Amino acid sequence: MQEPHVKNATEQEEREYLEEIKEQLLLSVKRVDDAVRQFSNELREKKQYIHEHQSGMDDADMVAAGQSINRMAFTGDAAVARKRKLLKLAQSPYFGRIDFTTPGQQTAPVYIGVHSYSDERQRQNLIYDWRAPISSLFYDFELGEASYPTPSGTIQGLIELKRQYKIRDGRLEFMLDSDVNIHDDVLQQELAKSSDDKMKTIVATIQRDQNAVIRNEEATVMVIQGVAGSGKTSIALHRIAFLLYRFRETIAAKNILIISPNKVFADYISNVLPELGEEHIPEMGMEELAADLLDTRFTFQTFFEQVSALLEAHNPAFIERIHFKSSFEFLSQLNQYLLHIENTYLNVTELRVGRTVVPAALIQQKFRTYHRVPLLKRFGLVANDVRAYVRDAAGRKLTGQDKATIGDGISRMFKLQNLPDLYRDFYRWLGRPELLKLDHRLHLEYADVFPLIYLRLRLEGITAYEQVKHLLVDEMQDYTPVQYAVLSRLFSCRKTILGDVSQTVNPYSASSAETIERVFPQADVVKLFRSYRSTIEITAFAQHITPNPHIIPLERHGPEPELVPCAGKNEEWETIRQRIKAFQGAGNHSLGIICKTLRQAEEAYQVLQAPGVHLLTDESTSFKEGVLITTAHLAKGLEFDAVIVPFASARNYKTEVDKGMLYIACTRAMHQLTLTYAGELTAFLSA
Ligand SMILES: Nc1ncnc2c1ncn2[C@@H]1O[C@H](COP(=O)(O)OP(=O)(O)OP(=O)(O)O)[C@@H](O)[C@H]1O
Repeated sequence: MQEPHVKNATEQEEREYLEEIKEQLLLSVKRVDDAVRQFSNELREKKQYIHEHQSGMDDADMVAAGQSINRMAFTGDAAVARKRKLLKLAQSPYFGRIDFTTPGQQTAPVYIGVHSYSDERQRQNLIYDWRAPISSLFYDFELGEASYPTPSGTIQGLIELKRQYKIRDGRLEFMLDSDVNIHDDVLQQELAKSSDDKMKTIVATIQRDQNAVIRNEEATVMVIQGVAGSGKTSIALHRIAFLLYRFRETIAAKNILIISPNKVFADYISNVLPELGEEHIPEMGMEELAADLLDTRFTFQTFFEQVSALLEAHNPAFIERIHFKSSFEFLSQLNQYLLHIENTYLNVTELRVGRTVVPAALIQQKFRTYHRVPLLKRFGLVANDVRAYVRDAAGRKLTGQDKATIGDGISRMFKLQNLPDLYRDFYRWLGRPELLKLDHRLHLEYADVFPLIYLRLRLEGITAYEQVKHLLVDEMQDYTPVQYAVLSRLFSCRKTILGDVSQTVNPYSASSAETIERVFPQADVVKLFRSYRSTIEITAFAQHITPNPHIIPLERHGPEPELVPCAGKNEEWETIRQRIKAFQGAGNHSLGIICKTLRQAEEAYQVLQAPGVHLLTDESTSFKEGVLITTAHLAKGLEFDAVIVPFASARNYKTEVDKGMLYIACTRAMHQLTLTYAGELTAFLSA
């Protein structure tokens, strides 16, 4: 029997096929162009028609005409989006292929790309979207038996060929057939590359464990605890792209919300979803959320300011306040306090309005009717009912004075009405009034912001963000149980929460996956130990600071991290200056000079100022290529080809907070890491 012919078996055939596909893609682009031209002509004619016939049109005609214009514009937008996708595909149509045979069916190659593409006339799928059910074969299996889930059941079969391609600017740079663990060669190449000014997509090299997270459809809350550089942020964004594809009937980009640590990070990741063909996703920081939810009378310290204060001075009382308010027990106590006030702060008495007496039992019964309404909202409702009662009993309309008497009288039955007073009272009830620093100006410490919001949510009820159907929270270790309790009440939707306890910027308020699980007991927790960002040498070096025996660095080598002792600060500056020059001469894209505090970063910027050297502060909004001077806190989540950590001395890095910063700074480096210090080296590295 003759061997069945494998389509596009040889490299030559693949090259020819690529040319064919590119031609078809360009033809499709032309068709879209023609269609767009036609749309715009029709649109112009329609507008012209309306303009000329305006006087003879009634309201209904106008509405109909407006709607048809909107429809056309919408179709026009869709055409533009389609063109963008086609042009992108023409640059790199696919990155993978599998030949999959199911019993009784002929093998057909499945080409996998960033977007799908089909032959419009033959209605045949030529390229499959990486998120299509069949594409999961590419990530989950090698040659041999394989299966993939579809909405209508699992499909079993045999993978006979698995191939990877690197196609850039429409040219096939290489192709690789796989037998065993295929991804590694291509993955190695990807990781060895120089950094970008924006986070990149990883569709061509998603690993099996990562794929499982990306394609998980069931989890209502997914917690990803992964070591530095394990691809948490990348996976979370690809997961969003997957969910947008899988549930496109019910979820759109506007239904997703990303809670991000700062604007620079938001800018850094902003490319990924558009690169994957999805729209920009709404994003907001915790502080923005807080400002939205807090009463406008309050102002508050930011998280960055809190951490800066911890870095600048050792203040045990401040630390105790933060630590206390970050515990799970604190949340339980807030909950107990809420029960306590509900049970003991309401003292219902009879109420006199003119000659009418409203019996206490009646008021009590009204309060009971509204027991599901948030506590502070009940008074208004009970007052309204009492007004109706008095009106009926007295047989007359109520005066403004009567109404006010009733409103005040009902309010007074509850011991405290006002949120700041209740929050103060909570600490008195605890027997720890010293744990609250809040004066009449109502400027809150950061640690009080979310407890207060939590109280407000529970006592007043807030409905907001109801459009959000999936919430993504990055840097989960930086948020406390109370913050999670707020998020949980505010966002009843599905969630993806990710972070790394080793990268905490404030050890007194950090949450581990286990803490978060207590708030979300239904969560699926995934732990990732493979680290992709840094060379083995850099990962091993960072292990001295915060050891994690489970970390698995990817087999990629580079120069040993360098510890450069200097005679004094001037020599440190000189060393760094030379490194900047060397960096600017080489072909790398980004060099991070990562300091402990903002003050140090500002000083470094003053001293090292040169073209292409930028300072990144908590006010910055965008990530820039070149030489970036910043703090570890702000560099979190970012990565650089090379990193320099100045002032790695025992004097500068000595506390637990400092240690966290040093770990974050070192783990930002992809290929090269240098630390300079004068005097004694920090104990975190000398041990
Ligand atoms: N499967 C993959 N293929 C190619 N590159 C990958 C893959 N997974 C991760 N990476 C790369 O590893 C680097 C780290 O990824 P990412 O920033 O998502 O990790 P992280 O876990 O969020 O890191 P950190 O917590 O340290 O900020 C990025 O450059 C990313 O592109």
